[in-house]
Amino acid sequence: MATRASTLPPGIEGDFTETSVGGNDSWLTYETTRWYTNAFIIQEGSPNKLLLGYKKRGFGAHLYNGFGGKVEAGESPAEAAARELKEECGIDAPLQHCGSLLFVTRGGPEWAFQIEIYRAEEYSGTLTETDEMRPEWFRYPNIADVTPSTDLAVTKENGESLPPIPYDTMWPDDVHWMPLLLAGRHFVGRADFELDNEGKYKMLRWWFGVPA
Ligand SMILES: Nc1ncnc2c1[nH]c(=O)n2[C@H]1C[C@H](O)[C@@H](COP(=O)(O)OP(=O)(O)OP(=O)(O)O)O1
Repeated sequence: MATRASTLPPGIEGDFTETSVGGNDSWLTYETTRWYTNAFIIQEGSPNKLLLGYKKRGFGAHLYNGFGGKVEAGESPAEAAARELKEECGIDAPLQHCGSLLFVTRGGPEWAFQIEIYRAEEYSGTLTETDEMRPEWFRYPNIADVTPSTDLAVTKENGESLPPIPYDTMWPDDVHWMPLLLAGRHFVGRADFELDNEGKYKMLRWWFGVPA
């Protein structure tokens, strides 16, 4: 059950209700913000299907994620999202904006990652593996069963022919907002990270919410 937030994290402004919060560290400071995008294709049916890409190189390599990257000079985030989707897996889609996330890393870049999240239910073109991403479909439970606290990896599955969402090989924040994305909600959030001894990103503090 969502509860009304008493304090929003720095960098999040508006009237929001928290859905997931954790960590005891102080929020990290950052000097500037750089804009990124992340796009997901979500198809309700039997089974319900989510398209992710396995990142083959660069930042976030060996993790499954949506398709996206940096917003280039002169581009809007929506234009960047469409470009990155085409570049990374060869398709076009009527993307709708559905979320805004802020990520800061201790000892990492001095800028915060402002990531605009997009979704679409249809696409055109042929899904194509590229040098950067390998597209793969995953199944998820019925929308009616998805709440902000649903553990999608262990919920009783429908559609046995596709694997479940691979949270073990995704960014650790994803499990907190993916149920909102799949349920068609708008959402915002912030997560602060540090790199652990194994080179994995560990969340120090996080807050995710939906419009009040
Ligand atoms: N914590 C977290 N959770 C979920 N998604 C992300 C993060 N951090 C992230 O950076 N991301 C997303 C945001 C972007 O979609 C990508 C990162 O973009 P990147 O691949 O570095 O950008 P490109 O422009 O494609 O890079 P190059 O092609 O220039 O190498 O991950």
